[in-house]
Amino acid sequence: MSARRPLIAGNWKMNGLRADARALADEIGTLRKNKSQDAFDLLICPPFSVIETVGHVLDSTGIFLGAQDCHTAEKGAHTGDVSAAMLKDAGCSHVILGHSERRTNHKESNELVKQKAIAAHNEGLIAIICVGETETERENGKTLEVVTAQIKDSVPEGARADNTVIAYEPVWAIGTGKVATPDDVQNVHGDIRKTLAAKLGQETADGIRILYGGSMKPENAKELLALPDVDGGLIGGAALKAEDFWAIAQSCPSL
Ligand SMILES: O=C[C@H](O)COP(=O)(O)O
Repeated sequence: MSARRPLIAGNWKMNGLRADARALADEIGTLRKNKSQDAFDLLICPPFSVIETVGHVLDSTGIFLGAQDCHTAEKGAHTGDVSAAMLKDAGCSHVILGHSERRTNHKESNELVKQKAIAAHNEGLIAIICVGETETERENGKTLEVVTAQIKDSVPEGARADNTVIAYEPVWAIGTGKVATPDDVQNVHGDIRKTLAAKLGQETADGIRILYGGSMKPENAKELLALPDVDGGLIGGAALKAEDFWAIAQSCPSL
């Protein structure tokens, strides 16, 4: 079990019109309000279009609000993009960066992810930097090599426990129902922490939370969240059902 306070983060991806988003956030907020002594942090990352709507609902629930991406620049001629300053202004405390759906579909490089993380840090946002291997890389025994390179090249030198979270998401496990085995997850998370320690110093690496993401559900969460280097989850599909998201959060070991 980890000594770090677990973070259970819901990535709603491109889901949620205003009415649905409001209803889902309200359900989660109500569950949270009934439990004031939780041993975990909760975060919801809705699509840009409903960030303010969800933010209003979450107000005074203690649930953090985040976004799913940001631009490297503070402002300017970047049609369709949103800056870290705008997210901060909209009430966000966190931003997911380098999700595999962006690395793959938008050809985001490690260097771009790092620049986005620096932009997020400059605005006082917590960057959730995603890493993870593809199925082919895994089959070729390249998991640790790929993830190590992503950590070395995507995480800024100024990363600390209070401005950075890492999410390990094996690409083949995202939305597929396939989950990495607890041994594999602990092995990769342990390796990520060693890489962070070499890059940032042992003390800093010890405090940085490393989340697991990829088909995390109420049925498998307890075992995964009990692992020594797993400090929470980045949840996709199961974050769209309040009871499932809450059940995952309830699976966190108490500190
Ligand atoms: O950001 C979340 C991950 O991509 C996990 O998604 P999933 O829980 O639907 O597999």
